[in-house]
Amino acid sequence: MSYIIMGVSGSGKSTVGKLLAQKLQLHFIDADDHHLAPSIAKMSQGIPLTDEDRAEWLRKLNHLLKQAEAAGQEVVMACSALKEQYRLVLQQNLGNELKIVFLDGDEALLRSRLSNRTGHFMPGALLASQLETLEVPANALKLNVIQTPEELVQEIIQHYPAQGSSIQTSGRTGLT
Ligand SMILES: Nc1ncnc2c1ncn2[C@@H]1O[C@H](COP(=O)(O)OP(=O)(O)O)[C@@H](O)[C@H]1O
Ligand SMILES: O=C(O)[C@H](O)[C@@H](O)[C@H](O)[C@H](O)COP(=O)(O)O
Repeated sequence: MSYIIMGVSGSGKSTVGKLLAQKLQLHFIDADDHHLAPSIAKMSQGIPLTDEDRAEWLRKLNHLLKQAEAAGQEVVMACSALKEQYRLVLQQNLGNELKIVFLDGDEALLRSRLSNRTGHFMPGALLASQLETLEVPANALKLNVIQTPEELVQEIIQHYPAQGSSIQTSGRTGLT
């Protein structure tokens, strides 16, 4: 039962996902690290991705989740997963249901967080298209990101008790 921390750009997926993984001693996967190079180039230029751009990326992420499940590992994955159809691809052929956490926030707050973030390829200009694309999940723990990362992680742990299949706290798992 792995965790998907989802939401638009700037909602805190990477920050909260990393902290959750650290607290639960689980491996952390940032879906951003698995985008195809042309997708990174597009987003860097302020061009939103299409369903087609995301298709192979989502299959790769599903593969990583299946690998982890087969190895008896839970992982924490930070992934935008904006549409229901994307979340279905992530869940495909997994025996256990993913624990989905939706990080929700006011547009002005997200915009200000993106404008303060440095060293990232994603421009704040794409926030509007991210919000337009977003399909709010029905089957998720929905949290407001006005809270601190620590508070958010506490709520996630309370809502979705861990299964206890912890692995190394840092470094690589061999998942490719
Ligand atoms: N709950 C929070 N409270 C305050 N700042 C946050 C919070 N979550 C994330 N941030 C900050 O907001 C920015 C965007 O967070 P990030 O984790 O990169 O979001 P995402 O991965 O969803 O794009 C970062 O600069 C991060 O430090
Ligand atoms: O599906 C997408 O359009 C992307 O995955 C996008 O949602 C994601 O936000 C970028 O990868 C930027 O990364 P950050 O979310 O870290 O800004």
